[in-house]
Amino acid sequence: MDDSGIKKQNWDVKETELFLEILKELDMKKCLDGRKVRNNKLFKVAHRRMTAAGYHRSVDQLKFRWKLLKSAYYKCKREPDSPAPTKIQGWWRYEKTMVAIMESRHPLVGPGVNSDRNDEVTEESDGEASVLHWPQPCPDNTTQNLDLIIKMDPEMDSQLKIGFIGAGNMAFGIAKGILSGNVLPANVKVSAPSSRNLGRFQELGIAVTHSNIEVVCGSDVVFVAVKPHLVPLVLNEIAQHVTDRHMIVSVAAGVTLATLEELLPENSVAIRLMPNLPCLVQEGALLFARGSHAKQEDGALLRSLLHRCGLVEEGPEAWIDIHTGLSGSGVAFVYLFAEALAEGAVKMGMPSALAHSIASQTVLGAGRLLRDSGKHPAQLRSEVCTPGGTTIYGLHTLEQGGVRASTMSAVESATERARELGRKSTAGSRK
Ligand SMILES: NC(=O)C1=CN([C@@H]2O[C@H](COP(=O)(O)OP(=O)(O)OC[C@H]3O[C@@H](n4cnc5c(N)ncnc54)[C@H](OP(=O)(O)O)[C@@H]3O)[C@@H](O)[C@H]2O)C=CC1
Ligand SMILES: O=C(O)[C@@H]1CCC=N1
Repeated sequence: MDDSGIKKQNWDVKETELFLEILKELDMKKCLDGRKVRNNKLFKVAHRRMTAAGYHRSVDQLKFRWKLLKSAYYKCKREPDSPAPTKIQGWWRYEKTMVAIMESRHPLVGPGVNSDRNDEVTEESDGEASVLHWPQPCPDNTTQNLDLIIKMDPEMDSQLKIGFIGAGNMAFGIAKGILSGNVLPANVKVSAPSSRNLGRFQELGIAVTHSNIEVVCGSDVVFVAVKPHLVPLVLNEIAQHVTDRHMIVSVAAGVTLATLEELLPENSVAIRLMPNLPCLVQEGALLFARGSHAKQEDGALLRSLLHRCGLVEEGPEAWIDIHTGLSGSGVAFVYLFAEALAEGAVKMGMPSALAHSIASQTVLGAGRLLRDSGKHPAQLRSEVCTPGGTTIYGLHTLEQGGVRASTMSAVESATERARELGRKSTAGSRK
């Protein structure tokens, strides 16, 4: 790799001090443990914070600066009486902070391991500064490992600034899920044209505004949560404020990654996410697909942010419309069924409130058992049916009404509608 651009950097004192302060705040000591994805994530967050402060350094430039700072630190440690290292001008200004960062670290290294030596990089070495060689390396390409990363450095998310454009039900559901993780309300901002939906966000301690641009300028991750037909309008409005600091996550049904990328500046990190309303109670089912400039670590960051919203999966974009029918809309199909169950009981003479309460508990219990047992629904259904008993009579009636075929058709229609919305949004963005 030609890294001459990375090496020729002129850092001023303020910039270096800010960089070190950010690393200290991000608790570098807990993060630099040889896990490449996690280290990349840390530098990416630092990059976003530096950009926000007006210092435009790439992630690679930050890594290289860190490498030089570490070399200076080790040089001083090895030869305390020698003159200050020359590669970091004014090293004496940073020495105290570097010592604070370096000497409070290594909590994951086992006894007997000389972690300082394993970590040491010299100015001559061309190894990647952030990839250290400590025990238990963690390859970065499996869901399991990403989950591990999320579990092991949850405090990372608390440093991120999160924005929502649109203050409707879906934004509120995701915001609630995110806040039940590690994100602080003070780091979240939401915008909408009117105030009617903003009060509930304020109750959570979230800042509100009527300016979408204010949200973008103050955030690292921006959720676009407006109705699909408004996405082009909103992206046109914010595009000139979107930088490489940002990750733009659209939850709009149907709106494709191609449309998002066409409306955003070149190389923008865009992600298409399809959540569902139970994010409100941290029981959502969410599927996302990464755009062409969104890296694996961006996906890991999003997973980490959303992990309290419910089940979070990544898949190819073609599955997003299907997931919209299955789950985004699917919850409404389940509500319809719950409502019909209750109405059946009311018809047979049960008071309505009790019937609805029992119907909701029935859906909840059936869902939990289905998820937690890992059994196929047909297996559980057969476990409920006594031969010649009540259930099989009821199921026969449902089959006569075509419940299975109409449920499959409902998922199909909702998927097709999402695809249609996608075609419309593509055509709209080209106008
Ligand atoms: N509801 C659901 O279950 C799911 C929804 N989605 C997707 O989420 C998105 C949002 O849906 P939902 O939350 O239900 O919609 P809502 O109608 O509840 O909310 C839409 C929000 O967008 C705001 N808004 C309108 N115009 C603008 C604008 N120009 N700039 C900023 N904000 C604007 C509205 O403002 P105001 O408050 O002033 O009216 C409102 O707060 C949709 O694209 C939908 O496809 C995805 C999965 C599930
Ligand atoms: O009905 C809709 O279009 C949105 C998307 C999935 C759920 N609600």
